[in-house]
Amino acid sequence: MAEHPELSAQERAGKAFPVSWDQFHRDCRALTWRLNEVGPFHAVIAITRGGLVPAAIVARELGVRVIDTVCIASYDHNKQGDLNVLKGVSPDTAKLGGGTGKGLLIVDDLVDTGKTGRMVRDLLPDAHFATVYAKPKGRPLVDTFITEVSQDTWIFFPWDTALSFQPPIRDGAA
Ligand SMILES: O=P(O)(O)OC[C@H]1O[C@H](OP(=O)(O)OP(=O)(O)O)[C@H](O)[C@@H]1O
Ligand code: HPA
Ligand SMILES: [Mg+2]
Repeated sequence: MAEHPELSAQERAGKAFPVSWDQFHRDCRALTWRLNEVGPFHAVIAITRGGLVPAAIVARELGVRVIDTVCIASYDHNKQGDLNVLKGVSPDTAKLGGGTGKGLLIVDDLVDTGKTGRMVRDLLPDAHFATVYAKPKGRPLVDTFITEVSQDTWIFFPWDTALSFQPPIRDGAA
C-alpha cells in the first residue's frame, strides 16, 4: 500500500480474476472428482486460512471427517512477507500419516509463488497436495489442481470481496 498509494488493489495486482461462491463451490467439486481417483485419504489438512473453505467442501465430498490445519501466514493483502508457521499438524494427524504425510490430503485455495506449497511439502513430503487454482511458479509443487491462471493475475476470493457498484465500461471501467 505504501509503495503505490495512488493505485487500486486491482491495478497493483495486474489482471483480476474474481471468483463467486457458486464458481468456487463448482471448482471444489471438480477438484474432488479428481481427488476421488487418488485417495482414499486418512485426513484432510487445510492450510489456513484460505484452505479452510475448499477443505470443508472436499472433505464433505470425500466423506473424510478427520480435518486438521497447518496455520501459515505470509501475505499482507497482496504483498508476501516471510512465511510464519503458527501451528503445525497435530500429533494424531502426524501419526495417521506415518510421520511423512502418506495418505494425507493437504488442501489450499491456490499456489502462487509456491513458497507456502514448498513449506508444506517440506513438513509432509509424502502427502498429496491439492489446490483449486494454480499460477505457473507454484504449479510444479501441486499434485492436483483445477484451474491455472497467469502469474500476473490476482484471484479475488468470495470471502475477501463484496458486491459493489461498477461504472459502465464505456466510462472507463476495467
Ligand atoms: O504460493 P504462495 O506465493 O506462497 O501463495 C499462496 C498462499 O498465499 C495465500 O495465503 P496467505 O498467506 O495470504 O494467508 P491466508 O490464507 O490466511 O489468506 C493463499 O491462501 C496461499 O496459502
Ligand atoms: N489471490 C488471493 N490471495 C493470494 C493470491 C491471489 O492471487 N496469491 C497469493 N495469495
Ligand atoms: Mg493461505
